[in-house]
Amino acid sequence: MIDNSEWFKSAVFYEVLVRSFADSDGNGIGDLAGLTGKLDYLKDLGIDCLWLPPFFPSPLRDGGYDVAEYRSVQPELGTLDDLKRLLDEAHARGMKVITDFVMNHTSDQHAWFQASRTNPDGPYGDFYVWRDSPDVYLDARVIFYDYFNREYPDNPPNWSFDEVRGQWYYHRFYEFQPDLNFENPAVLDAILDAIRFWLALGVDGFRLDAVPYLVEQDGTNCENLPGTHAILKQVRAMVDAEFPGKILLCEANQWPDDVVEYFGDDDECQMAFHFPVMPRLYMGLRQGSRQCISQILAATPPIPPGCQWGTFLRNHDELTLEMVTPDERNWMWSEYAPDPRMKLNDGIRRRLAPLMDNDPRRIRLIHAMLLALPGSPCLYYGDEIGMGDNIWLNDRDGVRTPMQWDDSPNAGFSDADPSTYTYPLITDATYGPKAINVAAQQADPDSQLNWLKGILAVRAANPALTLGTFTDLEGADEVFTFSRSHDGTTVFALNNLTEVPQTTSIASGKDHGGFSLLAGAADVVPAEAGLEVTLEPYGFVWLTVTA
Ligand SMILES: OC[C@H]1O[C@H](O[C@H]2O[C@H](CO)[C@@H](O)[C@H](O)[C@H]2O)[C@H](O)[C@@H](O)[C@@H]1O
Ligand SMILES: [Ca+2]
Repeated sequence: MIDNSEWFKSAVFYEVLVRSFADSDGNGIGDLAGLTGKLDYLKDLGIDCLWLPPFFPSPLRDGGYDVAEYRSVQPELGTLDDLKRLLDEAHARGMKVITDFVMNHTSDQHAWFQASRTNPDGPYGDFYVWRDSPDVYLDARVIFYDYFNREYPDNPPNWSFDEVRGQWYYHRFYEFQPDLNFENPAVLDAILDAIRFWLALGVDGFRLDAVPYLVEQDGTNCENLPGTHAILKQVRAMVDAEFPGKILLCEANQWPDDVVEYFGDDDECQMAFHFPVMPRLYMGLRQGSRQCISQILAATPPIPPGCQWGTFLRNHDELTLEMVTPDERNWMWSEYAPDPRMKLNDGIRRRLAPLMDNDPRRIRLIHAMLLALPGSPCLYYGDEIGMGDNIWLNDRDGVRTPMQWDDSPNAGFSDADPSTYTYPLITDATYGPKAINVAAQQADPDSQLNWLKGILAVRAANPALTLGTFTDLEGADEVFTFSRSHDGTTVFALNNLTEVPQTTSIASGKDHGGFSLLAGAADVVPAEAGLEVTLEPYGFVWLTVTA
């Protein structure tokens, strides 16, 4: 029986952009009340926890990750009371809600930065990383390099000059996102107070944005530094002391050995996204070989017992290829980004269904792997119905378009004229609301939505798939076969990564009395000391073997 304080270990997360999900008041902008009105849909799907990207006041030059005020809500998304209502309604349904917290940087419009640039000797003068000369931290890579190469080809990496203060300031992301100076203890105090504010309101935890970059040190790449871990330990200590049970989910786009450091001894974050496994699910599927997936899982160290991985297929950013080798990155681009507009920095700005060529077999197979592997999966809004993308929009906007609820001209997203929406509706014949929408899929027992709902229910009913130990059975390259075991029950997951049928056997033991087929398309027959399984092209199956 899972301890309730460890709910996150078996939860299904769902990332939902408030602005793009459901508009309750007809102004063309999705809002908190609109999201509240869709909680029953999410509960019915099998979602346990919502993750809300930043909804704080912001100039919105980076989708809200440029926070201008830490303690309120963008007025067009609602009020603090609307947020409280969302939390109450979610909690009443047994669901949790975590929000993003951006602690590496603020917007340049934040009052702290404005005070810092105008009053260097004032209380905020040392809140940011100011220098007379931009000649330190030069080994820190530029993350948004497409933008900087285009806009500021002559600037030193990650530095911009502020005319008002007459000094340079450091920024790991856009130049309008100055990095906070965690060498100044007052900065952490201010951040802790902002964190307290949301936890006291009832938020269940945070996805901590871009944490590898909190602290800088000259002569290093300024990632994963001891000072950064020391800051996170102080955040966790405060949360445990004042708000026990609330969770921290770390966004550290790093290699496994570096990410596990963010769990600490279960004294930093309880969860961390597993970035390296994500692109390898796409890679293995395209290569028809499990090798790259098996290798990264074998290279993933164990994590503390109180912790859990977060896994995902897509999110609001580009499909990041930072955690693959340069050769693998080029190969992924050649396979999955045939149009140069699909590339962005070290990634691919496309949604899941188009990446799978809208092939239901592959869409289901990659989900089946995600849902059976260790970790709590995080789904991205719209992927449950196979929404498309728009590569003609700027930056990552093309994967942030309005949710498609029905086949009406406004997709059921809003009563406002679609030309007023922040991001335009998808309109093409394959992925537009006429072809892809919630209402039609709810009515179709074979739809992607109903399939996903079914497999999520199977996963939830089988603790081996959420809490179980993981064993890679290292069979044929073409079939990724692994088992999960918990409390005397073993579930075998077999995944055919190829477009031809595959027959494989699993040594499930001689004396089993039977098996139950949990999901998928396969023929299963008893064989010597085990089972022989024939999988259809891109077929998969979950089997429990009973003695
Ligand atoms: O707040 C700045 C950015 O922080 C997150 O970025 C992460 O995504 C980047 C790709 O877009 C990735 O390269 C980087 O390693 C991550 O920290 C956030 O998810 C972004 O939306 C945001 O722009
Ligand atoms: Ca609205």
